[in-house]
Amino acid sequence: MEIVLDHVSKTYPGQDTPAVADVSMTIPAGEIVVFVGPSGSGKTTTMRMINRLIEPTSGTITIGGRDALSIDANELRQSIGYAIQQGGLFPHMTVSQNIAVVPKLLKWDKKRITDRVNELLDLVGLDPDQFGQRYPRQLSGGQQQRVGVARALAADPPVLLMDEPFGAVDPITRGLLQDELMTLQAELRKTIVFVTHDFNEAVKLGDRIAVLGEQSRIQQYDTPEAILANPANETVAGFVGQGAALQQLNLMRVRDVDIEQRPTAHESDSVEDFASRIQTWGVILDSRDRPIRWTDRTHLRGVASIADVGLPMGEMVTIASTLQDALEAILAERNAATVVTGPRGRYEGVITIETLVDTIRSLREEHQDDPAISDPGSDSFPAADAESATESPTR
Ligand SMILES: Nc1ncnc2c1ncn2[C@@H]1O[C@H](COP(=O)(O)OP(=O)(O)OP(=O)(O)O)[C@@H](O)[C@H]1O
Repeated sequence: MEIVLDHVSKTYPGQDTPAVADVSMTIPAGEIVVFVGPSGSGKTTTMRMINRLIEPTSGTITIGGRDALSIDANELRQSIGYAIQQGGLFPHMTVSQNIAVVPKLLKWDKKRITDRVNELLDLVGLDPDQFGQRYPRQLSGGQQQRVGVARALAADPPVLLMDEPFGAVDPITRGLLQDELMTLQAELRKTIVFVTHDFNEAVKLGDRIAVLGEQSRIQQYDTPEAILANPANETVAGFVGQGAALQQLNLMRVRDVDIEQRPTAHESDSVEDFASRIQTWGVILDSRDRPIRWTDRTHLRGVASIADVGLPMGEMVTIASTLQDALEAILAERNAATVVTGPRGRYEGVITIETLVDTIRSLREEHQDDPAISDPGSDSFPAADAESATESPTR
């Protein structure tokens, strides 16, 4: 279900200035759109207008083509899952009762509710027998968040609103919960609006990111790749922070870039022939073409067999590794390159530091002319000041 905000504003009673001013954007069906922005920028207000926990002062919101303001507010909220920080669980209800809230409102029969609760606990990685009868205070922060997500999913709503759902847990648990959400989403394909302060979280989870400024003004609305490569203005650049070039490397995989070749040989091959093919260094493979050692020409001088030479391989990557992994492996090696393996650990080639630098450069050029800010009719319109915000790949 696509969500469209069209010139939506909110002025709270007694306030002179709007908390949200004239926001227009389209949230595509089946995608995760992340709102990031500073505290007080109106992220929560914008999100809550979608399920009408807050009524807009002006503008329209359509959900799956229906005008949200024309739908009964209770009906609307039951069809939109809502997860908040610390799970937002009712303390006097058990885990199972918490998850069952919306199905009960929808008057599902008992058996259906029990089955659904158990299914959801399973889905979010909690054993129903162990956790179902506990109260929220008997759970860790991460477990509470999981229950919060399960509750939001209870009636299988097509739309999910998540307001800093992982804000209150430690970084490791947060990473796990993010991974779980991505796995869930790969299966469920909900339309998800996700609010966070954390740009890294936005990059990890978002199909698109909306960077919001004061009064929810959209600074840039685009894919993480495009925002990292080409922040639309200083505000976005500030949010993206110093690590943009490196973060881009997290979004791409070794298989997406050119893999170079180096000479290879098996231990039983001719030393002279191998030496003559090597310019800088070469790779020694086992009988199943898996890299075992590397060598340069000087190592090969005066030895009788390739079996007698070479240094251990060190860190390698696979074609599915991220370019960030590749960079880390390269930095740990002395050849400014790392060996890439494919299926069954077989040698595929090498990836070099030059390839990584070139990749960042071309990503940036590719996105240089990207339009950056969204309006409801099209995906975007031109960004100001894009040039000044890009950063050096060689930092
Ligand atoms: N009920 C309210 N009455 C009056 N003003 C409000 C109300 N709720 C929020 N505001 C104001 O509206 C603005 C936007 O708040 P909102 O909570 O939407 O921002 P946010 O970006 O989600 O912030 P945070 O990241 O800190 O949660 C803030 O200036 C806030 O003080």
